[in-house]
Amino acid sequence: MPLGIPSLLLRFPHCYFSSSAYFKSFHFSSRSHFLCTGSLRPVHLYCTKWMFLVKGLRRELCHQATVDQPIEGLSDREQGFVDKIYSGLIQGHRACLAEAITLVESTHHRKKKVAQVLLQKVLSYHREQEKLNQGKPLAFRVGLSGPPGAGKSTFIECFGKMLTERGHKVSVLAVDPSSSTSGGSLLGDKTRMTELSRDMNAYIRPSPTRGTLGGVTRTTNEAILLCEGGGYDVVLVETVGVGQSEFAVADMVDMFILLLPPAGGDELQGIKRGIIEMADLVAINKADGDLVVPARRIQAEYVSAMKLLRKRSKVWRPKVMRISAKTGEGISDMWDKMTEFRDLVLMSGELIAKRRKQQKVWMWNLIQENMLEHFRSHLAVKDKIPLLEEKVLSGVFSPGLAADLLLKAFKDGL
Ligand SMILES: Nc1nc2c(ncn2[C@@H]2O[C@H](COP(=O)(O)OP(=O)(O)OP(=O)(O)O)[C@@H](O)[C@H]2O)c(=O)[nH]1
Repeated sequence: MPLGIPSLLLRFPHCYFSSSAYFKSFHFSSRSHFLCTGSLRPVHLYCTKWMFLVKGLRRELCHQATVDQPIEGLSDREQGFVDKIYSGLIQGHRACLAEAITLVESTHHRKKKVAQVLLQKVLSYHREQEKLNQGKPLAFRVGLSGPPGAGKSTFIECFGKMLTERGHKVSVLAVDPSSSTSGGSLLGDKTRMTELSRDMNAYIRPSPTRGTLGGVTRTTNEAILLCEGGGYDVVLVETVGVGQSEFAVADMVDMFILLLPPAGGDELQGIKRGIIEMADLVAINKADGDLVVPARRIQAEYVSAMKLLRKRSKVWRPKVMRISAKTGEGISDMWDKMTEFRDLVLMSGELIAKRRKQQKVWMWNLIQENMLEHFRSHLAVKDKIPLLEEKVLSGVFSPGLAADLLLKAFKDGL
């Protein structure tokens, strides 16, 4: 049984009833429609057809939960565990935060339920704290992306230390879905950010080394909430900017930063144009020694290129800065720019609006991912998929016809 669907569908019944209209706007407006599968498959082709899948699933799951009680009861042992982790977490114990993140990363059916109970508790704690904070967010969520070798770990080490010295609590979550195919976590390498990882006011967590981008995205979103519950006021989400993960990260954070080396065209081929469009700030790193001149040139190139981009905010124009993570030059100025950004978008209301939109995107991403998983593994279609894929590949069936046949088989099998 896919996790999250019972509680999500039953807690948000209006989403089911209004989802037809929503899907229309969703698949045209959101780039995230392809994130969960980690491929560019045009999910919107299927979106309207998901309606009856939702309906079937909803019927199937109705007996398990109610709107008032969205999550099934836990055993006393499980409840005791949740209470213990929760109180340790909000008191700022790193071990409890680590345990809580491990719990939300679990793919075990029962643990996923326990994780949802914990998250609900953390969410209500959040709401209370935000109320006390006059409605302002508790933490600044920052996405950091850049190609391999741009200097991300050197930057985070330097930047993180500067922040902890100024009294901030910093957590770093590394999203690395590429490791799900390579088997090892590139970003989770223990040798990275050694000094910061010893700092008691910092917490560094690599993404799980297995799973789809959708899965990693879900757990990262939940890990952000947990870090905030643990009192971390700056949450950095790091990703390698050569895949789809940076798009997913941009949908989780308040500010998205692109870190680039002072290199031109060919060396940055892996960087997609789309990711530059998402950046609120571009930092050209390694602006030291012999690299100052190329860094200036690249900065000028990006300044002109970014003038041509569509304006995404009424109060902020993306900035391009030069920094050196090695010498620390420009890092403090960069933080000043970041806080300027945060204050402006907060005062204008853009930040809250963005977060609300992200919550919705997140929910639909979860539904999409779970539905696809449910669909693919359903007995009525499982065996037919390879056959129909083959027919599409050989040109015997059109993709539309094959999709219709599979969806019909699924519907009949519900
Ligand atoms: N000159 C100079 N070198 C730097 C700077 N920042 C990082 N480097 C060097 O660039 C290389 C790559 O730095 P990393 O911090 O490992 O880069 P990364 O982006 O984390 O790389 P991946 O771990 O491969 O994703 C290292 O040799 C660093 O010493 C800088 O500001 N100036």
